Amino acid sequence: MTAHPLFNRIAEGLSADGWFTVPGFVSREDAIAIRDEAVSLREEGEFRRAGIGKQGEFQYDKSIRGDEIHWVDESEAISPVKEYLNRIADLQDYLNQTCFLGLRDFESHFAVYPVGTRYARHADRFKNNPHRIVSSVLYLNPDWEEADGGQLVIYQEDGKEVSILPEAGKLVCFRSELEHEVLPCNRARYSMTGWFLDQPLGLTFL
Ligand SMILES: O=C(O)CCC(=O)C(=O)O
Ligand SMILES: [Fe+2]
Repeated sequence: MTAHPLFNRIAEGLSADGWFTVPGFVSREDAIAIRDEAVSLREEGEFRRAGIGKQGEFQYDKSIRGDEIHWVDESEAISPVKEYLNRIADLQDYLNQTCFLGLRDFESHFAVYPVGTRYARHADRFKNNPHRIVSSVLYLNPDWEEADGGQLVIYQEDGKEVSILPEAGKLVCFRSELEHEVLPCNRARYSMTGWFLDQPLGLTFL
């Protein structure tokens, strides 16, 4: 494994606070290239509205969740996406070695939050989908400022709240059972959201 120089702060953050960020996990240029790819895919009609709830309870409610998504197919991905996924695979090995998380696979989608949309407070790990262990988000927004909104707020178990700006190239990872929300966006907000799973992808229906 080629260790990213910032990997050493990661295990500590995840075990102490339940989350960590790595600013510059991908370069600004690569973040912009990935965003442009997401924009093209959306223009080609490849995005769909994201829903909430699972199976019988599945529904769309823009006041709760307003993003549009496209699941990543690595075999068709542009090279900055492939490089990102390779680096994520290294991170998975590292987390398994340091935190014994038993991570086996990774799934991810592009997301865009159009102006005015948000994702209300929720957790990513469900009773009927317990296989999401660590959530990850790579942000793709150059020159994002506080006034643009769209902060990710994570609610730590000790009651502390942290607010993270979705700036280009920054990676944030958090334990999937932690509650979090995306504040309303005043600018279109692009990201790649993913989950480290404790089962190979094809088995998550079990
Ligand atoms: O984009 C983010 O900051 C978080 C997205 C999120 O919570 C989700 O897709 O489940
Ligand atoms: Fe989430």
